[in-house]
Amino acid sequence: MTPQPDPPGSPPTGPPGSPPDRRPDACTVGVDFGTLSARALVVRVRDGAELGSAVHTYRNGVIDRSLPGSDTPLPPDWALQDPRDWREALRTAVPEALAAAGIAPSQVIGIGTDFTSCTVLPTTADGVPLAEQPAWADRPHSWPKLWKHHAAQDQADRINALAHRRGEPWIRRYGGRISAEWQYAKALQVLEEDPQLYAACSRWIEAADWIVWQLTGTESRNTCTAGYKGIHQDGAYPSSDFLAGLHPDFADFPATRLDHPLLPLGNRAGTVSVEAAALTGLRPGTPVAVGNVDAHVTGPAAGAVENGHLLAIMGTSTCHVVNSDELADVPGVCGVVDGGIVAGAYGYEAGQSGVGDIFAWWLRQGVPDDYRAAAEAAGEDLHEHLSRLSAEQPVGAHGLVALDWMNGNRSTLVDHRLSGVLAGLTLDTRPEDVYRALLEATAFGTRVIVETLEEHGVPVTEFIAAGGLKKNPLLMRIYADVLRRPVSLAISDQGPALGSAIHAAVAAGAYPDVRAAAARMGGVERNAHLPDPDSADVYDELYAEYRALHDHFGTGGDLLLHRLRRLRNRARAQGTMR
Ligand SMILES: Nc1ncnc2c1ncn2[C@@H]1O[C@H](COP(=O)(O)OP(=O)(O)O)[C@@H](O)[C@H]1O
Ligand SMILES: O=C(CO)[C@@H](O)[C@@H](O)COP(=O)(O)O
Repeated sequence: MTPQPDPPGSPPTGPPGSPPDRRPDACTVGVDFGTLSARALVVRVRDGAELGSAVHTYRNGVIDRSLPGSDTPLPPDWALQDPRDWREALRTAVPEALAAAGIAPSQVIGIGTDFTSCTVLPTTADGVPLAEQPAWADRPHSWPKLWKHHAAQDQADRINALAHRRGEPWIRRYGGRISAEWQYAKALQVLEEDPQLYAACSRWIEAADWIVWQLTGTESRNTCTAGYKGIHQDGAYPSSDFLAGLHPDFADFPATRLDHPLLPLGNRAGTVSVEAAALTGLRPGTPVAVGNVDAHVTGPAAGAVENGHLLAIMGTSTCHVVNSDELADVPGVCGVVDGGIVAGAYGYEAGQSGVGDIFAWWLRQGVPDDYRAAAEAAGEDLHEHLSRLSAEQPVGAHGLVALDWMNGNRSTLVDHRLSGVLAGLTLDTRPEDVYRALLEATAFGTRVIVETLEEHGVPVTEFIAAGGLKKNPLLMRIYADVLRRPVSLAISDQGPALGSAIHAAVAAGAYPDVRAAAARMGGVERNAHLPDPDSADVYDELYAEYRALHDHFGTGGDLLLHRLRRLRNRARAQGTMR
């Protein structure tokens, strides 16, 4: 389809406060900024029909070896991104999605965005990324730190130790541990490793809010990232006394670099600026929703806004989000935030830092050429091929059990020095056996999270899967069996982008709130995969073995994985190549 020009006399897009646009063909645009790409989706507001989409793959992707244009290696566990990639996504994917949908910009009554999180960057007071300033661009700490930047574990450990020593009440809202992935650990790392750059940073901002700044021309901040990743609880950030205990120059970190009025999800952050209109093809004045996180934004798209409906957004990593009317202390959850997913409920988030990434690693490293050729001959991608080969074996037949910690453990151990373990290998073990054991390991990791939530007062009444992995029926069957409960599936294949479009509809005034918009625009296929009791019985046995390994390596039985990580980092730092 070709983009449609605005017809003469198209209704103007209203300023804040103007009456909602209720034309039957009104659409919103949702843009989901993922780990490797961003996707724009055009959605009809009255019924959630997905009319067109476009994907922009980031040129620099995940920057974890060296800065673009440089040969100097980055230290271990770093992961950065390039803000130019994100802007480029607005420039290309939004107009391409409008063109694919065949609609005119005047039909677009709002735009919403979501981002990976905690993906965070230092900027000037005007929101210019320090990575884009010639004076700073060659300093690694000037670049946005991607959610999976795991090099701030030392800082996270010290934040946690001090919080417990001082009895800080907020630490309980983060399952007792702030993750190395979150805002404070990453900012403290910048301060300690590049104090000059830290001094030059006027704003420390989630990419979720920065992208909205690009659209509206003014800074805004959302309650979701501030709560989950920015330690904003009960109206306050951690005290300057506490922060001074970490580093004297950190005492004013929130006051100087974070503080800004916070807007709840579904609110309007502003409207598309003249510059952003030129970039995206949208009309100036189009309402823009406040920033949101890719996981939390998906709840309304997947019929997961009621208390107890746990939504697993399963892709590169998995986030688990669930609402409850109770405020409970749950060890090892990422956080609980009042209204963090939808207004009027406590939103809990937990997660696994590696899921699809682990399967992708095995496909890259563990699959020989004859398998690749067989997959090609069968017209399957390697995921489909190994899934089919391993689907028919009886549960447990591979004799393996694995720990899913190849990108650390986000919940419930909150430890990014942990790494993967694969037990039970023999000379008979085949690539599809390992693949299946890795699928199962991620299901066991999810079971730990679900059991921990339930044991600590957060009921889980339904398990709903969204994200790229829901299309793997073997994986979904394994989750149903391991969890011994039905797995429901989000109907949309574009959960986060649809969720952003739903928030845009609310921000534009087309619906009174996110729940009302979700009821019309989102959808779920209930009980799509049912557990098989016999398989579930064997999985109970395997899960017991997983728990034994988990506790041995994860809760202090044996610090082998930490020691190996230390040895690795020392060797890499010394450049020992004998
Ligand atoms: N059929 C499949 N089975 C299992 N994993 C898959 C399959 N297809 C893709 N993946 C994995 O899904 C991940 C991408 O998920 P997706 O939801 O598309 O991305 P993101 O999490 O970045 O939004 C990759 O890590 C890839 O290895
Ligand atoms: O942690 C969060 C959200 O809190 C995610 O953004 C992060 O795990 C990345 O998600 P993806 O795996 O890229 O979908």
